[in-house]
Amino acid sequence: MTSDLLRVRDLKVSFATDGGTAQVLDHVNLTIGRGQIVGLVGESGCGKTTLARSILGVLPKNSARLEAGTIEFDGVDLLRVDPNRLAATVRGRRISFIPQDPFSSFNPVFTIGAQIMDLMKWKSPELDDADAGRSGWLPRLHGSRRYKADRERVLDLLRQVQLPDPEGVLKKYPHEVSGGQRQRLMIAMALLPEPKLIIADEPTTALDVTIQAQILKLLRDLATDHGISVLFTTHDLGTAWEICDSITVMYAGQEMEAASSEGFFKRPSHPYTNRLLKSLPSRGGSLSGIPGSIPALVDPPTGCRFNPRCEFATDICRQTRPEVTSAGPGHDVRCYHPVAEEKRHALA
Ligand SMILES: Nc1ncnc2c1ncn2[C@@H]1O[C@H](COP(=O)(O)OP(=O)(O)OP(=O)(O)O)[C@@H](O)[C@H]1O
Repeated sequence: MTSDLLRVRDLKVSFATDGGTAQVLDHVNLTIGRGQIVGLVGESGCGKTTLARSILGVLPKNSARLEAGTIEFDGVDLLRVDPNRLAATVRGRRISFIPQDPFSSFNPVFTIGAQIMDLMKWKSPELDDADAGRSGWLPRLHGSRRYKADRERVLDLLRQVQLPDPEGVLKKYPHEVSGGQRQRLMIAMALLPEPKLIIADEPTTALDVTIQAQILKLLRDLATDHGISVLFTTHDLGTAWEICDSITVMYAGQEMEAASSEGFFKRPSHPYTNRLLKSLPSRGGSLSGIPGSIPALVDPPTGCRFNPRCEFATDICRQTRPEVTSAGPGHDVRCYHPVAEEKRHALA
């Protein structure tokens, strides 16, 4: 068995828009090792959510087009799996999800307990694949033995996410708990099916800074304890630094660099990454310090999409996208002119 849990290769996704076809993912690669926390970092609109949705198999049917690539999860290409089977046995079971906004993810008219136990009818780890795959719309039999085991599991996880009075929380409505508590519930719900991978899409942006730090630590500790891999999307490098084992940076629908967090911050190799790190007032800022602007994805630059803003760009950068090359152990970069040590210091 390979040590990689997820391997996205050469993924190309476009969207039909009023202004033309937006080429949102341009032959993107992403690797997640077993038990690893990987940060998918990039500014708004670079394609993080589209990549996460591609892995989950929930791209909008009417506008998205999956043009090329593979998404290998645990040795199986998810793009070749029957969609019903994917929904029953992978999505929400082997791969679960923590959303940005926990409030809109709960139904306000049902208690938290009713919603969690309903989820367990479909996604309980007690269900085997054959049962989960049977006639999609029929409610699962939720026999009393399984119900009891599921309820115990729910209460145990509510304790693990450090929610006081778990029994009481189950009787409450979503508006009766705080934003931080709702996000703790989301983490518990993501852990419940005992997944191999959790995709957390900017899970703390809706929270106060102090609560953010607690939730990140909790997510990190629980993922480590349970041996679960996490794909953590964020536009904030500071957050990625705190929680991630490795980081993949995207720019305008292309991945630019992938490295361990340490390698990434100590030896950034792509000119974009170097600029990004230099432009941060403290590790948490944005792209504001880089001259030029982000390209429109309906008419993106050919070759490396960062080339119009890159001081090292040459003709080849404008013609052909660079292949992946190694910038050190476990450190990949897609650049014809990677930034060596001397150049790194010389960058203003
Ligand atoms: N359903 C859609 N139809 C058309 N274009 C879309 C659709 N969803 C996303 N896009 C476009 O795809 C590009 C990437 O969007 P995406 O949400 O993946 O980026 P992101 O990096 O996750 O941004 P954010 O951090 O703001 O969530 C954007 O230009 C966006 O406008």
